Amino acid sequence: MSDAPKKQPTILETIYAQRAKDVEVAKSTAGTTPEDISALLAMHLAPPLIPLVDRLKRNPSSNTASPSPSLMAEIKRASPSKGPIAMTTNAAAQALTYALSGASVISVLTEPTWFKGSLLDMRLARQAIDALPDRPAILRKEFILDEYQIAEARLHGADTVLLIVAMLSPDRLQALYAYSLSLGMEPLVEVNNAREMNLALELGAKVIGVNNRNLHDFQVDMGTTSRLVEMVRERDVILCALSGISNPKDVQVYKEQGVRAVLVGEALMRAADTGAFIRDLLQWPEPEPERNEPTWVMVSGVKDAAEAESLAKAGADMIGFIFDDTSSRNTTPDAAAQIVDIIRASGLPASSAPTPAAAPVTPAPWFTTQRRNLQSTAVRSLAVGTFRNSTLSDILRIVAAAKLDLVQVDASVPAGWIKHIPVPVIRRFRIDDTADLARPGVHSFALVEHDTSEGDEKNFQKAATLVQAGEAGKWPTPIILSGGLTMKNVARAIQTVGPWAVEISLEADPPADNVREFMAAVKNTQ
Ligand SMILES: O=P(O)(O)OC[C@@H](O)[C@@H](O)c1c[nH]c2ccccc12
Repeated sequence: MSDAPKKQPTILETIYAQRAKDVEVAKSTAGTTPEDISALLAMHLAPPLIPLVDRLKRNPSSNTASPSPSLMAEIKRASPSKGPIAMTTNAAAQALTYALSGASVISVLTEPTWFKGSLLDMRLARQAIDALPDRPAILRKEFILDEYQIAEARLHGADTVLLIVAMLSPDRLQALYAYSLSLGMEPLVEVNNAREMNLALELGAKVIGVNNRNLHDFQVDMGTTSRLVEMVRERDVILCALSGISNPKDVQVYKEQGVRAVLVGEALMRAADTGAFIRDLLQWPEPEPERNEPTWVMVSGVKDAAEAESLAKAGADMIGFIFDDTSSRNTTPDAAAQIVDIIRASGLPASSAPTPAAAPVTPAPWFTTQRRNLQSTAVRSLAVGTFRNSTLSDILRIVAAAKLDLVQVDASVPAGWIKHIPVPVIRRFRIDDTADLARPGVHSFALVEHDTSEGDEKNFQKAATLVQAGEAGKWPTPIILSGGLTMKNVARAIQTVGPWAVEISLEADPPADNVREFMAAVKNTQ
């Protein structure tokens, strides 16, 4: 009598069994029960979503004649088939790198045992990219078998989740798909063969990924995706190729077959220069070199129409009104409104204003994008309202009444106010108190105010350090330099600090020198 040989579980079955246990533990832990997660979602503690399908349709080559696939870039420290891949990777830093390299989706492995990932990784990845102007979607890459994991994903900042057809009964697949949609998340449905593809199509999945790696035996066959392409032709489905993608040829083949996105993990985790690797892999265009914009001049403390008109004609980029009744240059909303009409009419004619740059194809971090956007507007002069000791409702009223383009407030103004102000906000920092100067997503611009008693050189060096600290390591931090600038020192200031704009105030005591000469000195420095 011989026993039938006991079948060894496949790796997928092993992981499933472990994950089922892990979920039970989490569900029965006080504070993270299903009731807790539901309550947290009902309190709107999950951050806002972006739609996966839309985001997958945009990538740095979308505007070109022959768009390449979009990228789902994966954070994967280790895997059961490869063991450790990049154990020291910091999920937040890696997410930001992927985002700034043009990824449409950031896939974060949250499985701890074999992939060395966590929900915290996913949450941090989301936080790191949250203030980017067109952030990628966050994918929870997980062995999802329970609604609980989908609710958890949503709570911790995912925009989409993975559903693996090979791992779920048709009923469970259907239920999990519907649950994810009910939370606003279109899932990525993963298939490995024609039978699974049929199930995904019956489900109505809009985003289907073909895994070239068989999760039962780890065999990678790059033809897996290609063989299933015909099944989705003419359908409203974004087809994605997953696994084993490491060189431009792999992507080129898929592109020709109509594959719209590729998911890449290991090759990106091992790349020395992630951005360059991604551009080469996807054959995306080189980022446009940063245009060398002339340094802008803001003249603050204007209160007289004739003065404003002559400054606008002389090419002042921003004209500032002071709303502060303790200032010698205080103005009223009505007076400002009249002057704004005049400077609009006498500013640069549209034809001589710089042509707005086309929407940048390669994403830049927050402050750099704000600066680019402002510098590409054709309107001159822009009207800035400087507020000191005003309430939020005063600011809102005056922005509307005076038709201001920008608002300048002190750094101490609550961050919560700023999101209610309907125009870009310049936050004014003293040079020795610049905490939060470079925090993305709150203010649009940082103005750094000199301490004039300290002497120029010391101030310029401090300001230069702030600029050089940079955004995301690569972009100089855009600042507006202010305080104690004159026609004599402004050239030196620009050369040492590299601000994108300088402010001269008519409030200064002793009065600042001739503003036109100041503007000429700035122009001559370019
Ligand atoms: O590292 P690669 O070969 O680029 O593969 C990434 C991705 O496809 C893979 O991580 C993956 C695809 N489906 C999964 C399901 C669970 C865990 C992981 C995966």
